[in-house]
Amino acid sequence: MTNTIHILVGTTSGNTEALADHVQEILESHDLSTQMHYEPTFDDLPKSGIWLIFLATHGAGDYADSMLDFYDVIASTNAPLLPDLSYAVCAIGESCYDTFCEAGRHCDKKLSVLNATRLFERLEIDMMEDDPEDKVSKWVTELIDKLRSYPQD
Ligand SMILES: Cc1cc2nc3c(=O)[nH]c(=O)nc-3n(C[C@H](O)[C@H](O)[C@H](O)COP(=O)(O)O)c2cc1C
Repeated sequence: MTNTIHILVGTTSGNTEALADHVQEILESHDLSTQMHYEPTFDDLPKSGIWLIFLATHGAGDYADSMLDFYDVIASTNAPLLPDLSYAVCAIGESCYDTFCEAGRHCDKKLSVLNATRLFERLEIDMMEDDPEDKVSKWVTELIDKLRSYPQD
């Protein structure tokens, strides 16, 4: 068993929420403990342990609605360092946009700049071309091996 995995959901119209719920089921079926954050507020999130972030891009490369508050904090010049945090990002978008998966790419880079540890390479899901559940299932299955070796409290 590993520590609780905090699943952050950045969605506007619900696709990403369904995907994150699917991942939660996979993790729980492997006896991994999870906590969902459907509207993650930066201040209320633990700043150590593991975040798995599922983030859709909207607007013209913007974060989806449920993570706009989160964006305001991590994009600010006063964003706190996160040296005790490990994370992985699953970016959701559509390849018809020039700003394909831009929010997830931004979040992944920004957390790294804030000294958090990237646990696993970012997954990018193209909702126009990919089978999202199939792609995310493969990604999370590989991720589980990493999570199992994650240091305990
Ligand atoms: C108004 C609008 C703007 C969008 N802008 C982008 C974008 O800039 N880049 C991108 O990769 N996808 C973009 N998308 C595609 C969404 O990321 C995609 O539809 C995704 O499935 C939405 O996830 P959600 O239902 O969790 O909000 C946009 C979709 C809409 C409706």
